Parts: sequence; C-alpha cells; structure tokens
Amino acid sequence: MASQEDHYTLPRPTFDEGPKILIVVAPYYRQIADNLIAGARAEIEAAGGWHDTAEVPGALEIPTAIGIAGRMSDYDGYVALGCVIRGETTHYETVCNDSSRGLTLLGLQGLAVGNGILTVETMAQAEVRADPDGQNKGGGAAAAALHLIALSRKWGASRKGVGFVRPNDDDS
Ligand SMILES: Nc1c(NC[C@H](O)[C@H](O)[C@H](O)CO)[nH]c(=O)[nH]c1=O
Ligand SMILES: CC(=O)[C@@H](O)COP(=O)(O)O
Repeated sequence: MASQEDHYTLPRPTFDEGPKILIVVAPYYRQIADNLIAGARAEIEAAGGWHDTAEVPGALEIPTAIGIAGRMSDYDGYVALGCVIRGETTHYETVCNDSSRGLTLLGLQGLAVGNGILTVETMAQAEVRADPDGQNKGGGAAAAALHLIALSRKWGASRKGVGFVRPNDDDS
C-alpha cells in the first residue's frame, strides 16, 4: 500500500488578492475537528487568504451549509472539515457517501470546495490524519480549495464563481 508520503503535492498557488474562504466544520469529534481547522487555517493564511468558520452538527449537514453560503454570500471557496468513524450499522456508509457526493455536486455547480471530511475505521486513524504535523488532511483540503480558486481566476471567472448564480447576483 502506498504511503501518504509518496504522493505528489502541487506547489502552493499565489494570489494578487487573498481569497476569502469559509470553513464549514462538523465538530462531531471535537479534538479531531480542532486539528483539522488548525491545519486548514494555516494553509489559507500561508497563501495570503482570509477565513471564516461555521459549525454544523454532523458531516451530513456540511454540503447543505456550503450550498446555503454559496447562494447567500460571496466567499471565493469553501473547506469542508469533519470526521466520520464507523459504528455498528450501515449509517457510516450513508454519512460518508452522501457528504462527499454533496460536496462533489456543489463543485460541479461551480463552487471551489476542498473536502477534508475524514472517513475512518478508528479514532487512531483519525488522529494521525487530522494532526497538522501528521498527514494534515485539513491543510490538504484547504490547499484543494485554494487551487480551485486559482484556476477559476486564471480562467477568468468572476469572484462569484461560474454557473452558481445567486439571487442577488448583480451580473446574473
Ligand atoms: N456518525 C457520525 C455522524 N453522524 C451524524 C450525521 O452527520 C448527521 O448530523 C445526522 O445524521 C443528522 O442529520 N456525523 C459525523 O460528522 N461523524 C460521525 O461519525
Ligand atoms: C458514522 C455513524 O453514523 C456512526 O457513528 C453511527 O453509529 P452506529 O452505526 O453504531 O449507529
């Protein structure tokens, strides 16, 4: 099995104007969430960006919250953070699959979304992946959003994204 250290990481993008990013986090496991948030914030700040943070009860609510923010605000991108740990039933599959699919659909609608929702079997697996000095999945999710924002700007999209029209868009 390939180790996490083996994969390639794109160079951090640069911006003339620091992007404004909303972090939406489900602190179902508080300490895990706090580590994911720390990693994401550090990555956004290193790129010269700004961040706000919103909490939702669980991973299933993250896509809905980002969808609401996408219609009601003008963030350049979004970072989804959470931790789903398998229990006794099949609910794990629902939470994992529906949260990730919801984020993918939002991306296909034109939002720049990085997915940092951990889907793991044990708390130990979550801890090493959330640790900013470990696998830093929160930082990785923020980096993904930053790269998508940079591509949007490179290809000429307005700050309001492409295709995700808000009711109050002045250029809609
Ligand atoms: N088991 C986990 C959940 N479950 C809760 C759901 O995400 C959702 O909030 C509930 O079904 C109400 O809609 N959420 C996590 O983030 N992590 C879990 O391990
Ligand atoms: C991922 C979940 O929803 C899970 O933690 C719920 O636990 P259970 O499957 O034992 O009800």
